[in-house]
Amino acid sequence: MSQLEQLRAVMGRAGVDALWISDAANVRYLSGFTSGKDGKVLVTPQGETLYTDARYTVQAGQESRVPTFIARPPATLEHAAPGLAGLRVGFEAESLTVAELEQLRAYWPQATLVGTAGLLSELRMVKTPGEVQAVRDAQALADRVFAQVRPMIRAGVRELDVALEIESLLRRAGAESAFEIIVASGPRGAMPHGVASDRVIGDGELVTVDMGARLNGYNSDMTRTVAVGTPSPEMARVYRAVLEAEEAAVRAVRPGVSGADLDALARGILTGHGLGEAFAHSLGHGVGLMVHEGPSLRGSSEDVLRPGMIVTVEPGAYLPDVGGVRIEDLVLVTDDGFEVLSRSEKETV
Ligand SMILES: CSCC[C@H](N)C(=O)N1CCC[C@H]1C(=O)O
Repeated sequence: MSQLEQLRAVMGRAGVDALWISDAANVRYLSGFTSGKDGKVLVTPQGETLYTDARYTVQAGQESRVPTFIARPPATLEHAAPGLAGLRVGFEAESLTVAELEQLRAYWPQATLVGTAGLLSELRMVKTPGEVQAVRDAQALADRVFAQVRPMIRAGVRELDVALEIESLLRRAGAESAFEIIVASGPRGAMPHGVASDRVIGDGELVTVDMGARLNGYNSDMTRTVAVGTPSPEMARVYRAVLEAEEAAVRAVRPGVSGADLDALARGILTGHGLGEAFAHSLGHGVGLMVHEGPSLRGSSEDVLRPGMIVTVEPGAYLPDVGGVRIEDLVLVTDDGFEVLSRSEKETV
């Protein structure tokens, strides 16, 4: 089934006849148009239309898999109105402003507008073979860049110079950083989102580097914690505990296992090492057009893994004023288990 056919099935279950898609990643997913933030897609019983404006006439002509109508709002809404009379029209409640909703109400008075959530996220969780290849390519680039940068992570170097080098290598390769690069050394390692600062890395410290490439619209995500010199016995113990939890959770990835079970597995191992409280976030998340998307690997998640999903497995332990460790792999769920897409070496501490 094509993505659009699957979406129509999901729309049927949600009780909507048509869907106005405003989320940029969803617009790209359905149409192939890469400037999704300047486009909308309308799916109706008659067909699909990409709406964008004249700045994108050529680009949309080259990229879009669905027929395109070039106009700015409200002409777009006027164009769509006749086909929507009497229909239940879904809109994406999480990506439409109140002002935009009022505009839909004003221009589509004969439609019944219905807020929807997560219809496309559900589909996007399972990647097509083309999407898997795109994430694979992004991760392979991130691995190459990490290997190039690894030798410069040493005492006397500023965190932000490490981040700048990563960013610059990604850009020269035609990609960009998927998110603000995390380089957290020594006590800064206790911050799960410790983006690179002007701190100078010291001898005997652990340094957490969390980086991703965005290539052709698709993201990767990987973390390595590296040792500069010899870390303290306490941090070496924490490192080994996190590595044990990470490897066990990766090995447990397979179709049918739930995100909650994987989170519990890793958390249980860290708790056994007295680090349960120090694991201050969820185990992982899906990765694709967005760095953070479904499925969710957290205690409260109801998501169950299926072949074609790509998830991060990233336990961590954070000790305020002392330091932290996170180790993260990007993992593809296969028909009978898993494949680790991130290949960068892990430290033996
Ligand atoms: C700001 S993007 C962060 C990417 C990172 N790999 C990541 O997803 N996390 C780091 C800490 C936990 C997890 C998160 O939920 O943000």
